[in-house]
Amino acid sequence: MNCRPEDMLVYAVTDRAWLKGESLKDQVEKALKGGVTFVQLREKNLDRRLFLEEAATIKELCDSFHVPFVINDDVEIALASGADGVHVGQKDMDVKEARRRLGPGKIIGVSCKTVEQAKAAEAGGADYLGVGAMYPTDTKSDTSQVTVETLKAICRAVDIPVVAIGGIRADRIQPLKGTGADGVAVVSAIFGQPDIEAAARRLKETAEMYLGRHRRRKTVLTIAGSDSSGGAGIQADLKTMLANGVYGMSAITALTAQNTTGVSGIFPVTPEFLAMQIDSVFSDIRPDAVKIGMVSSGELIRVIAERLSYYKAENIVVDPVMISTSGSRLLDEDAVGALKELLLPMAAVATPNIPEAEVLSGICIRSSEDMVRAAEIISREYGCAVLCKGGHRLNDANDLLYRDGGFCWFMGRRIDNPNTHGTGCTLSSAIASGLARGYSLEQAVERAKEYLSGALEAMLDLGSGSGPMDHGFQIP
Ligand SMILES: Cc1ncc(COP(=O)(O)OP(=O)(O)O)c(N)n1
Ligand SMILES: Cc1nc(C(=O)O)sc1CCOP(=O)(O)O
Ligand SMILES: [Mg+2]
Repeated sequence: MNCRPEDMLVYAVTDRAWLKGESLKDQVEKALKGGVTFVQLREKNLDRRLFLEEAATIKELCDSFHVPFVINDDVEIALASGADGVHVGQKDMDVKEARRRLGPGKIIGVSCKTVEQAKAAEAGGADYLGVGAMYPTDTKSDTSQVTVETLKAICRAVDIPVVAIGGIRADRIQPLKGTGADGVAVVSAIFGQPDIEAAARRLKETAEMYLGRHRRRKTVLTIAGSDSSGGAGIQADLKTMLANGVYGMSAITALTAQNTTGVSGIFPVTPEFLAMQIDSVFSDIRPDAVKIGMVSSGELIRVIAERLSYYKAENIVVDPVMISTSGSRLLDEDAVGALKELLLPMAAVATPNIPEAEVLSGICIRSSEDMVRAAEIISREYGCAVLCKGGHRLNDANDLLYRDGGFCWFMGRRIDNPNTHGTGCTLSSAIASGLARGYSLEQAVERAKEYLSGALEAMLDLGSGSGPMDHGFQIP
């Protein structure tokens, strides 16, 4: 087999009918930026010289995104352009003949409408199947619809990946759940859209949610303290992760007895037991990202740093919880030293609030310019990106991201909600979720801030003190 089931997730099929003055290369690039996992160049009437030129151009582009690229119908163009393979229909070329001409290393996709066709294609050497049309489509007139039951029967009958095609849109993916289809192939719901990149991204998010024979959500580990009232710490982290589309796991650094009015007790775990939890997670379900929250001692911080470095953990978000909401320091000198020396250098991003940024940078923050200066100092000193959170002392909801010597502001909505317990935990967990899902740091921060705003705007009102936000605000 020359392609993987995950390559099928969002399969873009080009169509110059939608160019509207743009180049095909530019359109395909937008689709690739939106995350499409496979590209087919489908040209029905193009001059062969231009077809070959176009194929070579798109092949180079797809290579730069590490995305497989095939040619519709034409084995000769596939060979001459260096494409990764072809897609052939039942009336185009027998799969065995295509395999003979292309050799064993190229991808061959075959269109099928029945179990018999599917089995024959697999036996003849096909690498994947395109099954459709699943819904009515204006893009291809010479096709007929197949049922969801037929798609399911085909997926059961073969071991090669299957992609569903024909009239697919984001809102038509859920009905394909449980069929076994590995992805969706799409023309107009990508190339016919005003924002190709956003359309591709939405299709991918939806396909990730519903398709795949071996569905794998991205995974995130939180290493933090438990909050018995559920608004912050591990409990907030896990709720945030679920709401942000990832599978959350936890290693608890301490139990706390607390509610919306305050903390009445802290019971830290032993370093050995913390290491045991981290080992249990990494040795079985490797996290795609790690969020680190409250860790109360230097000893525990050293265990975390040692274990994460042993497992070469990626996408580490450090929320340097050092100062309580009431302004008192939660970490002793030893712990702050270990945090600076061991955790920050491992972080993809650290998310201090202003008092924490002051401790980490050693400067007093009174203005936006001071925030930039403090973030620059922390970033330079410890080699991580820094998201300095505006918070109540300065400009409320505007946060500063400093990375690689440059910075940008993320403007937040001002939401008049006194219930802000757990906002830091929630933001850092949402960022870790975004990074796990493959978003850039900037995109992950943007999405995380949007999620936090939604959770605050829901105006949940629980407890008699500063209550929690509504992490499940999207759930009716
Ligand atoms: C992924 C995928 N599936 C099916 C088709 C249709 O192929 P075919 O039946 O050969 O029709 P044309 O695309 O050639 O009109 C496809 N192209 N891609
Ligand atoms: C290329 C193709 N093949 C089909 C089949 O039924 O095999 S339907 C189709 C067109 C898919 O375009 P859209 O996503 O715009 O509906
Ligand atoms: Mg064809």
